[in-house]
Amino acid sequence: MQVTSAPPVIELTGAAFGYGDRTVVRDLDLTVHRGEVVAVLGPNGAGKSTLVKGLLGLAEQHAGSARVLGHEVGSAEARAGIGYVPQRHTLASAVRATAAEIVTMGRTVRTPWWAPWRIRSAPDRALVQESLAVVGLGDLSSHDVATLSGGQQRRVLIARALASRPDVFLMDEPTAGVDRGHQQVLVAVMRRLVERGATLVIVTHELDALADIVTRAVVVRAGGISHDGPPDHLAPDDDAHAHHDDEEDPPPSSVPTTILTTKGGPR
Ligand SMILES: Nc1ncnc2c1ncn2[C@@H]1O[C@H](COP(=O)(O)OP(=O)(O)OP(=O)(O)O)[C@@H](O)[C@H]1O
Repeated sequence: MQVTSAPPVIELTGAAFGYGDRTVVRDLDLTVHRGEVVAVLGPNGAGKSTLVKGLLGLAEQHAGSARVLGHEVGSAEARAGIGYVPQRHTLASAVRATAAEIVTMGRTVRTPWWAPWRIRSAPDRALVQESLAVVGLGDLSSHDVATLSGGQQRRVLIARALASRPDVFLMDEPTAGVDRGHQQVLVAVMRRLVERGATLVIVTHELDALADIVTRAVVVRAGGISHDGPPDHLAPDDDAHAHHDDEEDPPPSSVPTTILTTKGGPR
């Protein structure tokens, strides 16, 4: 009997990603194995989302080798194994659809082109409903997403990723704008996913909210990985609260006091 070991879930060797002729992140060496929960931290503009988009094939690969689940990034095989939660929720203005219809889109990647009716099958509909219930939106499945709050829309996108039952979740700030109670629900959901063999890569500025499940912290700074290790070994500068890339997007050194005055002033 031939024994084959599964390839790493993510394998980057000297990889670089960017847009057009601009390389945003470079020299990326990163191997992630099944069951890991990787927090991707770092200041605004450092390239965290670009790293994730590179894994999806949405940012261009400028150098090196990049594989997901043993397949070239951007290939149909790699894409089919990924559940993606994008950073910005543009559901309200761009799409007229119910929450259930958005989550149903998560099933399309799992549906063969020759069997489109399966998306409407009873098991698939049940899975969509279950995914919404898991994130606390079971009662809102028939609501127009445009009428949902920002945090609820974020959870619709998480439900969409859940419905595709992927091997690896790439989540770009999944807890942003989500209230503390529902953050705890999401963390419990993530823990169950990992117990079932999923791998999570989570871009976040809120490591505290995810501290119970994160096993590894990767810090992206100034276009490269500056730290990769256990989350409790982070240098003070590398923690989730270092919000600004010092080189590209420095924080203001002072805020005019007129803005901080709450009463009076011109209207
Ligand atoms: N589609 C795009 N085309 C060109 N440049 C882009 C594009 N998306 C992002 N960038 C640039 O890439 C750089 C890194 O952006 P990215 O969104 O990856 O940072 P980030 O670390 O995720 O930041 P944040 O914490 O603010 O979400 C920024 O300078 C940004 O302007």
